[in-house]
Amino acid sequence: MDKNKQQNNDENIKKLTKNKYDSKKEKTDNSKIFHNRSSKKRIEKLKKIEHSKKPLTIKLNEIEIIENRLKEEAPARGTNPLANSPSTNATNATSSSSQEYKVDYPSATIFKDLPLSQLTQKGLTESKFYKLTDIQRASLPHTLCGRDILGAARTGSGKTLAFIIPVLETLWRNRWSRNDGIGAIVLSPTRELAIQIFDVLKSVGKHHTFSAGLLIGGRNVTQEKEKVNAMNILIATPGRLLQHMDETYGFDCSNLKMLVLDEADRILDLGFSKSLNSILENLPKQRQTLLFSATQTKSVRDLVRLSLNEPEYISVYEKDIITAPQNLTQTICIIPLEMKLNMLYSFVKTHLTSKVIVFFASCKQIRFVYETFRLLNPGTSLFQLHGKMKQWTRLEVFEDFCKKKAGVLFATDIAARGLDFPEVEWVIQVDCPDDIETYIHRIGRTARNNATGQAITILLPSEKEAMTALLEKQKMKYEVLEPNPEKLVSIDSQLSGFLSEKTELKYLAQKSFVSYLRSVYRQSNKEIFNIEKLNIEDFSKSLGLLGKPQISFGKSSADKNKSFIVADIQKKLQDQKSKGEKDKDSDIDSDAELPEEGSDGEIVITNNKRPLSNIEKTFLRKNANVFSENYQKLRHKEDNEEDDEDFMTIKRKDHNVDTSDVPEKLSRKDQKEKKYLNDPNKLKFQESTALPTNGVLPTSYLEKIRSEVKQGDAEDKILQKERLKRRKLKLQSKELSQYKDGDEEESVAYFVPPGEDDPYENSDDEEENSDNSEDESEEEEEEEEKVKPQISNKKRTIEDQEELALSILKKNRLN
Ligand SMILES: Nc1ncnc2c1ncn2[C@@H]1O[C@H](COP(=O)(O)OP(=O)(O)OP(=O)(O)O)[C@@H](O)[C@H]1O
Repeated sequence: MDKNKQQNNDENIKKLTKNKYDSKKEKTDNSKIFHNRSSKKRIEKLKKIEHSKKPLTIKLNEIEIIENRLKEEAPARGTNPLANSPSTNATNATSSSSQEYKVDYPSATIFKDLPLSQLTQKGLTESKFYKLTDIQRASLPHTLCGRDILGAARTGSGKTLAFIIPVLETLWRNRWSRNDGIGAIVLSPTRELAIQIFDVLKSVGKHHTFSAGLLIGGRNVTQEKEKVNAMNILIATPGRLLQHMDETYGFDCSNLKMLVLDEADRILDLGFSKSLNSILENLPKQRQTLLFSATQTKSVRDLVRLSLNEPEYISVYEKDIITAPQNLTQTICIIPLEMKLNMLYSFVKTHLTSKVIVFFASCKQIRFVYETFRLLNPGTSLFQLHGKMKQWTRLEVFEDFCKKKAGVLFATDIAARGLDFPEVEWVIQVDCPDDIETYIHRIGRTARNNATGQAITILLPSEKEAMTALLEKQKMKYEVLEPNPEKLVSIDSQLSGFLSEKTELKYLAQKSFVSYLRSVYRQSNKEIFNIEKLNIEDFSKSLGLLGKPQISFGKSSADKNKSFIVADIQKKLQDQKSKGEKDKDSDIDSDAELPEEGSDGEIVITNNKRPLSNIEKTFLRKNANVFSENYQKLRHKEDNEEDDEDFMTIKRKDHNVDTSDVPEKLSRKDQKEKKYLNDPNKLKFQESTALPTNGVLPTSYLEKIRSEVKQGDAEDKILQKERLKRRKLKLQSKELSQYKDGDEEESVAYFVPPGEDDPYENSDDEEENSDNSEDESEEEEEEEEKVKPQISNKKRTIEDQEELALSILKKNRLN
């Protein structure tokens, strides 16, 4: 019967093709059939559709065969398929479909031996995935037959495919169509990781007909709301998914078949546990859940209890030991704090053709190092990636660095987990990782997927003992190096040169200094992180900062002794203040730290010279016109940004500066009044104007008044016109920015435009629509490319003061 159908179809196609070229009259008819898009291309498409209709029954058979295999060969519960040897489990003739494969699927080592749809197999082959990795071998046999799992594997071992394949297969076997709504949700801790998962899904699932959406913060939520209900698979960060659950009209997950929690430990670490609980409450209990977590903390175990049903525990680690990639060489470098930047610069200079990721403890350190290294121009591409960057910029950097063959990426731990940068040869940890998990995640950015890689971890002498003990506990193999500081390229003097020339850089250096100390102070493992053992003075100099800052802890500390120190220091400060007032104007560019207003700081940095107040500096600074305005904006922004972290601030020793001799700043209203009163051209009503005694005003006086009024009117008209013009422009630019914001990248993927190659739906109309939408989206993308820089520029100048400082630096670089 199928054969006949196929024959008819072929004949139809032949007829149509013939008609199109043979007769004018018939051509008109054809164009009706082809919705006015008759062309050779169209006919080819039709042929394709007819071809795809062919396997409809085959597909139904295919599902049946696969379901039989999944049932018959299912691995025993509680077993780890990794233990199976492929040869011993060769299928015998008893299996109903034994001719089509060589081994039972729990013993499969290549994708071809797994009971997967042809569509997935094709996607895998085209994406060049042939052999299963360990975590895939261990987990896929359980997940494919519908079991919940808790998966643990070392970083870079291929967890993404281990859950993307079951997602695609489950929906396919359920004959999922667009009308069935959301069938699977993958939750990821970070936006970058979500994007990466989305990419793998698009690549491996490209022959399926599901729609998939990326729901992550920093994108246009209104646009997402319009499309989210038409999605089958959602890749989301928890916050954004919950937002849709709360706000999107008609958002419905009641059909959900599968939930994946990737990097569950990280999701919890990032404070998403409440969101996660709310999400779980909104999902149907009858579903399959796959949970992947590199570490098995108590909160992960709680989550497992809450969300998994009879899970299989899949681990490809040695018991309780998290391992590093096999082909990774690990080196520990012991070096004093003040030599870190010299060491890093020396490394960069000697590895210009390598691809390197450098980890720092905080965003502010990265901003400083990135900017100063760019000025030093080492001869390789430099990148920065941290949480204080706009989402858009982060994505651009992520993509750019992925494409590079060589370059250095300065990153915080935002890049440590899950992100798959290809071909990274070196990982340098400039600041000691928080714990062993972070260490493993960071070094896991290199030597991925059996490639070779090198990791250098810089430790301070005070950090060495406790950190190496942790490494040994995890059976890490490493070498210890103690480089000779004399042999390193010194950049200290260049840095102080830059800082004296560029006030913005000095500001970044100060921020970098404080944020590093803050990061050390905040660590709970005091055996490794001991702020009192740091040579603060030399560290400050190594960043190019002059002067002799002192450091101590503040009032909010629980430690009474520390409070005592503060009291002591405050007394000293008072003394210094009275001394300092005598030589107030001596040196405005001394290394007295730029004052930070606000909370009771716990780090107090003092200077022998009396520093000047903010207002004083603003008036006395040589480059006041350049810096003061931007610095104020920057500070204002950062003060807001860091409300929660302001437990440590740089505070001037003479905090209560007497500003009586500083010109008072007039309020806006006062300024206006003053300007008005001093304007000779303005018409003023003077109450004291004496009237002539006879009550009649002289004509000359009246004329004078009239002409002044006329002139005033004309001026007012011009002013009013200008005001209106400005308002109009403002409105227009607001509208434009809204339009541009709404024009963000589409976070939707139709693997195959619905209807085109869909074995279940082959309506011509749908195909037509999908074609158009494809074209449109291409156009939109092009259009978007054009507006991208405008969007970011606008944001940088108006919203993002932080970027402003960097753009000033960039501008300075060009000059
Ligand atoms: N079966 C496979 N064959 C070849 N390459 C694979 C296979 N599975 C995954 N990979 C590749 O291995 C790399 C790491 O995969 P993936 O990002 O999924 O690892 P991961 O375990 O999720 O790592 P992380 O813990 O860092 O997130 C990727 O480049 C991926 O394309």
